[in-house]
Amino acid sequence: MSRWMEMQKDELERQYSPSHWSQRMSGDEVIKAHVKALKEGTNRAQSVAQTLLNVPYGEGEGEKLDVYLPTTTSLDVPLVIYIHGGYWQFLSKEESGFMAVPLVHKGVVVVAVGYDIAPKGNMDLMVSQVRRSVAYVIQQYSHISGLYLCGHSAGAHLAAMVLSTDWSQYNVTPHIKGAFLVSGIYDLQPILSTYVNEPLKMTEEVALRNSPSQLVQQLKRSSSNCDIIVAVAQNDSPEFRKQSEDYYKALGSAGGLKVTLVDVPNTDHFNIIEQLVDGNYQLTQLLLTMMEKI
Ligand SMILES: N[C@@H](CC(=O)c1ccccc1NC=O)C(=O)O
Repeated sequence: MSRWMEMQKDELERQYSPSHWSQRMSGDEVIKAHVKALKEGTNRAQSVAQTLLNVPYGEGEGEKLDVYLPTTTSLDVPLVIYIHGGYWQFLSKEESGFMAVPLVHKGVVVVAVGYDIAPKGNMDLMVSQVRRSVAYVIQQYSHISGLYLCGHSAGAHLAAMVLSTDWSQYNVTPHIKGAFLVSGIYDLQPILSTYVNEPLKMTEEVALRNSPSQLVQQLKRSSSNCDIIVAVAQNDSPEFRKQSEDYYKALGSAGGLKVTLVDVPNTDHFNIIEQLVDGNYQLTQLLLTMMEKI
């Protein structure tokens, strides 16, 4: 039996409170600093890069994305779609362009996707929205040299769900070259009985059909040539670290997939992604290497 099943509710909630585990600041402070860092980074990216803001990818009010264009011209233009985190109930694309600066300078297009967080959106809708956003991007930007995904926390979950899509229901079959899954949750069952599920209101059935850990065979069919990096923070909680380790192992056991587990030293759940504003940060370098831009 996995550890979460044996945990009392308060321990489970502690494990699934990322801010509790930061060694830099108190819980409240680390979240405040996180939102501030993401917002300032996004403002900076919008002043540096040419942008296309609020591009609709669907009919819904929340179905919009922001595009950050390269500052250099080259023939080889990869595109990375960033899916923000925030436990499917916080944050938005308005603070999700922060990673664009070092990438647009290297000739990469960055797309920050918006989706309807809870309580407006539910899990099925959010998964459908990010899938449709990827289908839209590949139709609009058919000339790019490669499509990559990056997601943080709940956004890593959504990115893993995109990799696990049966594209036969869509007009296109995107070939995602690489995915960067940062401090994600891949099995939704443990959060069902926690505060995280209060606005989400997932039933067990909803949690199971939206758990990437249950969809590894589908991922193998849909994303067989995708280079997958599962990154986790040294100071993520033991349960968060286990989520990444277990998903990494499940993908590895499926065979035929290129998967790497990266344990990022001296980081917590929040600065593991905030530091993507820095071109010299380990994960920025890994992302650029994946896109063959180093
Ligand atoms: N209750 C959660 C809150 C949280 O995860 C969060 C809150 C605001 C913005 C982002 C968050 N998480 C991850 O991106 C925590 O304890 O960290």
